[in-house]
Amino acid sequence: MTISNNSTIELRGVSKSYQRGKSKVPIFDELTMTIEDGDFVAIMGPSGSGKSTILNLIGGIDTIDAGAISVGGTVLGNMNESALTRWRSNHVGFVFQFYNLMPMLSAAENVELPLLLTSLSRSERKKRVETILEIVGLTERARHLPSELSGGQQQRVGIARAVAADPQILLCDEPTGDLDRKSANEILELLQLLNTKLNKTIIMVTHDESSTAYAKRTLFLDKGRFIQQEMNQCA
Ligand SMILES: Nc1ncnc2c1ncn2[C@@H]1O[C@H](COP(=O)(O)OP(=O)(O)OP(=O)(O)O)[C@@H](O)[C@H]1O
Repeated sequence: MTISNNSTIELRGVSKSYQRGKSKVPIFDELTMTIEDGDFVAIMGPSGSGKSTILNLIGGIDTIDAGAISVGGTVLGNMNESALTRWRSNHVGFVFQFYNLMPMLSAAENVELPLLLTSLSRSERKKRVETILEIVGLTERARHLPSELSGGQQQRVGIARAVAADPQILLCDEPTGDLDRKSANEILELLQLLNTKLNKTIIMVTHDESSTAYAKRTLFLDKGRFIQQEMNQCA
């Protein structure tokens, strides 16, 4: 494993296919790309083009058939399952379309969850949760259950949970896909804030073209390749 201070994401000649019945369905064939620290990349493409798969590969929850993926020089394929789990909890936060919050836990308890895997003491965890809930504007809702929050508020909890352990990389799969325009824009502004103020690297899959204005660049994926790239004027 190479020790490195940055978290540049590199895909080199990545191939991936899934078995469907007796046939192999190729998703990516020798895909190569680099995402630097502090980038905010939107990924668009038709349904089934592999957008979620890219996030899963970079987050180390799915494996490649050929090539290599490295983050800050660490080659994901060289780690065993437990090393990968540890690496993931330190380096990557996931944000989901339907929030994936624990329904029986309060907003604060949901945000604290990933911190239980760290060496932080109970009081350090409490402090961290308070700070992050303040950043996402939910201090007043800390004790509320997800069912007592709006969709936009639930997604704020999801984002707070994703950044709780201070990972460099945020992988967001349709983070505004279940929200109305106003709530969606507020969530996109929050992601932009995390990118510009805290320098988080953000990779966001979206079907919504107007969301891409918040990213620094947009990659269009089709038939296993990035067919186009646009540099965005940030919103
Ligand atoms: N675990 C799996 N086993 C078999 N096939 C899979 C698996 N995961 C994804 N696929 C297939 O791989 C292709 C890419 O899936 P992926 O979810 O990455 O697409 P997507 O671009 O995110 O689609 P959508 O926009 O509909 O969410 C699809 O054809 C999908 O059916």
